[in-house]
Amino acid sequence: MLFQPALLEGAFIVEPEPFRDERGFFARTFCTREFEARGLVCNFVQHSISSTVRKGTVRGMHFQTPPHAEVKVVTCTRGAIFDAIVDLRRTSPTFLEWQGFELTAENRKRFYIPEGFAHGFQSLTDDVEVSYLISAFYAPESASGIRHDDPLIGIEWPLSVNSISEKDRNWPPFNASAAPFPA
Ligand SMILES: Cc1cn([C@H]2C[C@H](O)[C@@H](COP(=O)(O)OP(=O)(O)O[C@H]3O[C@@H](C)C(=O)[C@@H](O)[C@H]3O)O2)c(=O)[nH]c1=O
Repeated sequence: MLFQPALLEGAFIVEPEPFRDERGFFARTFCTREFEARGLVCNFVQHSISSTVRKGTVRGMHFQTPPHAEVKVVTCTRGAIFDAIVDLRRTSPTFLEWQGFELTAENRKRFYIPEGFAHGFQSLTDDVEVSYLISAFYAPESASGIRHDDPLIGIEWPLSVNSISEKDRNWPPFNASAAPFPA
């Protein structure tokens, strides 16, 4: 597996390294030994998927506040997405910066997102499926978010946004002085 550090410290793009033969290939997509060797979290307690019907849809930007903060490993198993994170760690040199990557069913890249980040994506095709490994149980009372178009962050989404949930449309402007990370 290949681990490419993202600009925002602690996040990685993880790529499988296929062993190819005439039948196709075999590749590891997750390995506790390789994750632990880089100090990455391995104790995932949920594997979840979402399906998104229309190109241009945005989901996010989501996080769970401590003590239910989550590490996520995100991959796109059908179609393509622009996957984005925002650093919400007050003590980080990249506090409030964002970074995005294209994850597609073809490139099989995984985005390792540590605690302290908001996460969201935009579908770049119709009929998208996204898969998540998540390190904490869903805790609705700790579920929080910031607006995908918060001017404080300025995420540049590749497409105009044509579908977003009521919840995600109504996150309040992010209050940087009240950022919940570190706990
Ligand atoms: C996230 C989540 C949602 N749900 C329920 C709550 C709700 O009724 C329904 C849909 O939830 P949402 O609208 O939050 O789904 P969605 O907007 O797809 O939420 C996801 O967005 C992306 C960006 C992430 O990073 C994920 O971790 C997750 O927060 O599913 C769970 O039961 N368990 C979960 O872990």
